[in-house]
Amino acid sequence: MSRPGRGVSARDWDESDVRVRPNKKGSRPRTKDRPAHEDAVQGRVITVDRGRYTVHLPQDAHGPAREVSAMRARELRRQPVVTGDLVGLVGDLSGAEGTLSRIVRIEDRETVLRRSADDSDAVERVVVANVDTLVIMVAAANPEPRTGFIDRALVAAYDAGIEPVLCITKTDLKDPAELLAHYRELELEVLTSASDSPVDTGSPDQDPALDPDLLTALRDRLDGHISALVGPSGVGKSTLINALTGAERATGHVNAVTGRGRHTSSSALALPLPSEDGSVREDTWVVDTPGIRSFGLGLVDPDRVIEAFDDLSPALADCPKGCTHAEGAVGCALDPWVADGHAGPAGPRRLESLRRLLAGRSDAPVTAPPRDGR
Ligand SMILES: Nc1nc2c(ncn2[C@@H]2O[C@H](COP(=O)(O)OP(=O)(O)OP(=O)(O)O)[C@@H](O)[C@H]2O)c(=O)[nH]1
Ligand SMILES: [Zn+2]
Repeated sequence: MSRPGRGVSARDWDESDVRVRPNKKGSRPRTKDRPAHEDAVQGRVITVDRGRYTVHLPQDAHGPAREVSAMRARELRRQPVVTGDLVGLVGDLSGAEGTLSRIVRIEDRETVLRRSADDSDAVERVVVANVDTLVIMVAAANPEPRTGFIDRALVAAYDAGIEPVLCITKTDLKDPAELLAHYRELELEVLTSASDSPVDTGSPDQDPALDPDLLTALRDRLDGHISALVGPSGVGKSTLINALTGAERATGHVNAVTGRGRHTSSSALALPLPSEDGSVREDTWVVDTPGIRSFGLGLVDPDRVIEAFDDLSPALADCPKGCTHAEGAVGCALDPWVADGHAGPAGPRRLESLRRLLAGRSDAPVTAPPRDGR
């Protein structure tokens, strides 16, 4: 009996071969005896759809980089597999139409971006695994940026150990200075994007051309990283992803003929960010997260929430034990910290934002006061 050697392709060998392999030693338990699928080929899960996984395999002896369809091996059926997971595959790895391979291993995750549906929900939903960068997208205008969304995303990134980048789109519509002032005391990396030409409303099926210099700056920042993009509806996420990747993610314009346009899938999708010459780089991916409009923080410890506000968190050392840090909490050191100017001119509003998050209340716009009657 010989183990499949290097010359045998992984697709010729799978779990079922292992089962029928004669066992010379007789009756050792099969589970212990089963090899850990050493010959499994590693790929990256790029999307999930009802128990079927699309896995990207890099170029190898079996062919060029390709996407294969896969399901989980029976022994992994209780282990969730999410977009971004690195998995070991066996079976048919050709990627040919109608073929199905099997995920036999899930590698340890470097990072896990998770969220609860809302602040009172403690059910973990893993959005994506193994991203190192979270691109928090808001528009300078249309829709109005909300600090609540940004702050929630910052907390989620901080909690997950993922580097946040604020990306302000549509700066052709409005100067983002006011929004940026709010975050001046944070060491927050900011990138912008803008439409290069006035959006031609006469051709609703066309994405607006984005400013090439800003696009280059974004591409340079994302180069060599695996980045998840999150943003409220309408900020221009699809437009940007299309411009960066050359993909054709459906954008917000509704097709005049079919009346459809928006894709409705809610699973995250990883897209390779090709280099200038169009070649795919295995180390550079952008992950579209169409289902994520905001982050419920039900899973995040309140103290972790405050730690993400690093313009305010130094004050905590002086809070009384068990301080709720809520508005009016006796002795809360956040109030004098802000009053003394340690958090800069935006301090009072930052503290408001923090307390809103801690109280589990909803987002507020950066500028305009709440509309009357609502
Ligand atoms: N003025 C301006 N408009 C833009 C820009 N980027 C995108 N838009 C427009 O904003 C609208 C929304 O863009 P999308 O790319 O569909 O936004 P999205 O964030 O993907 O929205 P969802 O599909 O709802 O998630 C479209 O009408 C775009 O043409 C920009 O930089 N400037
Ligand atoms: Zn306090």
